[in-house]
Amino acid sequence: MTVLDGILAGVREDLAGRQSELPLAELKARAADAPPALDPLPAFRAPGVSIIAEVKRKSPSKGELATIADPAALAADYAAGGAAAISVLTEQRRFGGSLDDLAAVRARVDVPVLRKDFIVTPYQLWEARAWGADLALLMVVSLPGSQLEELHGLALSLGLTPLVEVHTEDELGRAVQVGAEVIGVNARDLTTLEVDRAVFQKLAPHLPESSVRVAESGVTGPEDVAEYHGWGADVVLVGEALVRSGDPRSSVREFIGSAS
Ligand SMILES: O=P(O)(O)OC[C@@H](O)[C@@H](O)c1c[nH]c2ccccc12
Repeated sequence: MTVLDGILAGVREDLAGRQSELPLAELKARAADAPPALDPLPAFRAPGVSIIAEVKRKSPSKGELATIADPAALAADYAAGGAAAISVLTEQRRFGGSLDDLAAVRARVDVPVLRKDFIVTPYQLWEARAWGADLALLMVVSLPGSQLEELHGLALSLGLTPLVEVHTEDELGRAVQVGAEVIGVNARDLTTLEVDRAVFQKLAPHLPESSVRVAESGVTGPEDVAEYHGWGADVVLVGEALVRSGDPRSSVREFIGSAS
């Protein structure tokens, strides 16, 4: 069993618990009451490099990263530094996140918010919308067969912008096939947890001109952001380096400035 399989097993178990507490019909009613989703595309397509700043407490590869007592305050700092969007990990067991974190961040910032989780069912997309997300992560590696297309279509119909994540050329082909407009290349191989930023460089020439190109993972400092941008990234998603920074607002600003 790969790391990813283990994570997905836990995600499905937790999901079953939530589903038995909140039936889909009630969840849909809650989603209908949520304020309309914000469109991240104008900021993503703006000149220069955009940053998606992530609220991430821990990870399977690194363990505990930071004690984030107030995720909304962290997100507010990110936004003040100029982040184009905030990513909130909502997976509980391995990343220490929750839907409460998502709601708290949503309530505090005006920039679009991404639900970062292992989304494998329609129910999780309805949850994302009900808790106020504007974007949702869809990982090609965990959505075989028609699932990617189904969830991609549902996300769009709910007003969510899907961030379609790939790690290989095959996965990228599938992302393009479903018409993904925002494509993220994760430099971390989720089966081994190894990070190689050159994976973005390798796949970049195959990313459609019309897509928003997102580089994910492995940023340690401004020079890495600049390198990703030089390879064609419109947007760079950063977690660890920001949650560990003593001054997240200045770090975001520095990352944005590194590519100009
Ligand atoms: O902390 P980093 O190396 O800056 O990485 C952030 C982000 O890319 C990473 O958290 C991530 C990318 N894709 C994911 C899918 C699930 C969970 C987490 C992720």
